[in-house]
Amino acid sequence: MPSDFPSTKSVSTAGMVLQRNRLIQIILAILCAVGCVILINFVNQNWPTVWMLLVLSACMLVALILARANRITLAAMFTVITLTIVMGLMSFAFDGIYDATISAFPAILVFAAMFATLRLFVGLLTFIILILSTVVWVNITGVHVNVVAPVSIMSLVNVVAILMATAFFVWKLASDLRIAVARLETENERIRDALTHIDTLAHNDALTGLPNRLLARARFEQAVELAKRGNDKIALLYLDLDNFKTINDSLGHIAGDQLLCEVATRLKQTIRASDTASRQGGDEFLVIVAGQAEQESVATVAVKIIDLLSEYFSVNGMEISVTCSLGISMYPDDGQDFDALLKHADIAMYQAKERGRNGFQFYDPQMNTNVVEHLHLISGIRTALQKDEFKLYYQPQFDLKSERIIGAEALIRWKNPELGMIPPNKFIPVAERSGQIHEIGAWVIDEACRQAREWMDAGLPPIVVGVNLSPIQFRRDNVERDVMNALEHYNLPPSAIELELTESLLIVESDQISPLLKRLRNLGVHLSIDDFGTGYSNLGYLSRFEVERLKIDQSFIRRMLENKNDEGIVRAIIEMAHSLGLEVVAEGVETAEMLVHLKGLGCEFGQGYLWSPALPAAEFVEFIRTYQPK
Ligand SMILES: Nc1nc2c(ncn2[C@@H]2O[C@@H]3COP(=O)(O)O[C@H]4[C@@H](O)[C@H](n5cnc6c(=O)[nH]c(N)nc65)O[C@@H]4COP(=O)(O)O[C@H]3[C@H]2O)c(=O)[nH]1
Repeated sequence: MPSDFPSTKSVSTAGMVLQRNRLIQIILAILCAVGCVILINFVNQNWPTVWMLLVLSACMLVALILARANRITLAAMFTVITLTIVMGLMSFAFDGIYDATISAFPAILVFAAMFATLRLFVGLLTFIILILSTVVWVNITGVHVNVVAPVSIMSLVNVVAILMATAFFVWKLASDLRIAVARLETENERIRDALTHIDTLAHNDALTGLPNRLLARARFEQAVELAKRGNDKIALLYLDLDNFKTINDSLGHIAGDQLLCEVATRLKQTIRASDTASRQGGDEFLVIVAGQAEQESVATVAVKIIDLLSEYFSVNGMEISVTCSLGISMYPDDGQDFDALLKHADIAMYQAKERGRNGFQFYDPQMNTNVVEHLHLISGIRTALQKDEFKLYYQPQFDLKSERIIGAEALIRWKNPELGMIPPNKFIPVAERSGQIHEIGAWVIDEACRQAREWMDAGLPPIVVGVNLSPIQFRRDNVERDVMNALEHYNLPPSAIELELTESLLIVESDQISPLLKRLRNLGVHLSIDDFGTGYSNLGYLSRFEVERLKIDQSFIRRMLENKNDEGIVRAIIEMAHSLGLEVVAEGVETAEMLVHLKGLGCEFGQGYLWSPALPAAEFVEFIRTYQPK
């Protein structure tokens, strides 16, 4: 590329430099041509022409100085005007409209078109026409008659000089145009490439190169148009890697990225050309199966994906295995638009995860209801603690022989202003999953201790308050601290409370739990196992923990009189507990027959509607005060 065309960085500056250079070149070419003509005319002693051309040369020198001083417009105007005047004068003075100088006018106009404004160009054209008209008019009227000189070498020199200057100028102009066109084409190509690149970035995931959510949506919408014509179905498969976070955290982000790219490659291999595999972000992918996607064929695709991803990946020279969970929603059955279907596939995916991961799950409208309810409960629980909506009710516990009150089980109650009374069986599992059970659990321990202290201070007969603990609470090290804090805060003897544990806690997490329970027991806190019989029913583990009591689940007690098996279970539990030195509490004692039977089996304690349901603290006090053993 010639140096006249600097880079595109500053187009206006580059254009000005080019114009200036061209102007200087053209003025120099005119000076050369005029110089040659002066020389020849000087030799031939053609003084009028010499003088006129000397004046023109002087003007051109002025124009050159102006151009060099970057006064481009002024220099250009000055050049065309002086050229026109001198050429006009020469044609007037010598051969009239047959003078060779006339042939310079078209070149002057081209020059003006290139450098001057439209006004100047039109003005110049008018001026040239006026000059020619004047020359013709003076000849017709006889004011001044030009005598055309016979053709000579001088005529040829003049014409050739004008022609040479014009040719140089036109050639330069044409090459400028050619270069400009070439530049434009290159620029166009660059812009086209840039647009393609922008389009790719906007529609594809930068890491894996898979279509992104935007393109997936567009592909889905195209598929819907086709599906509508053939009454076909479309499936959205929402895929989430089950253990990606662990891999990312342990092997680093580079390995994580590598794994995601490998997953993308395998997904592309699994699906048909008409289907779309896209990345939604993180470790989540979406596969759109279009064209007669029936449940069976979609399930086959899901199994294929799960199988293919479960094969080992080689990342950073290591063999890594991943599993994935897939949620599937179907158009049009599970939603009409992309967002609804995506949401439903996502819900189904979470369901697949809950069901044990490494599997797939089709969306079911019931899931949506569960999710909405679940979300309502989570946000409700958050505010319930702040707004003091939780209360503890107390269900009295009895010594079956004497029928005296020996304790009370604290049972949580939640009255939500919008949702009404929500049973603990409904919100405790939600709180366990959302982690809010830690705050609730701490509150229950504190409140039960506060109440026990109050009853002690009120002079009520000594009662042990049972507090239910969720196994999730033991996943953090807070339980011991919460119990100690509450006992200390209310100056309560540890023997005033009993912690009710679940069987699952003792089976699954025994390694960490055992020392903790030992410490609590050494402190003097009572420990019991709640809902006994519903879990693993392996009495072996009981000897390892320092529990004192078993609470037989009420489902066995309820059926005990009608069902021999349940009666057998209750009997066996009581006998085994006694042989291990444990006391037994029967839950859900509703009738006098049950009481008689349990006494006969040697059961020590009981609670149930036979005596009283769980009561608010004030009513519980009233109950104690008025209660008379039968
Ligand atoms: N049909 C019948 N039912 C009787 C009878 N006597 C008592 N019940 C009910 O049986 C449940 C006994 O509590 P659970 O087995 O510990 O079972 C509890 C316990 O697992 C959990 N829960 C309650 N409060 C708390 C708490 O503060 N923390 C934790 N983690 N869980 C709690 O919620 C479960 C249900 O509690 P509730 O709805 O209060 O239901 C209570 C009680 O009201 C009876 O004679 N017949």
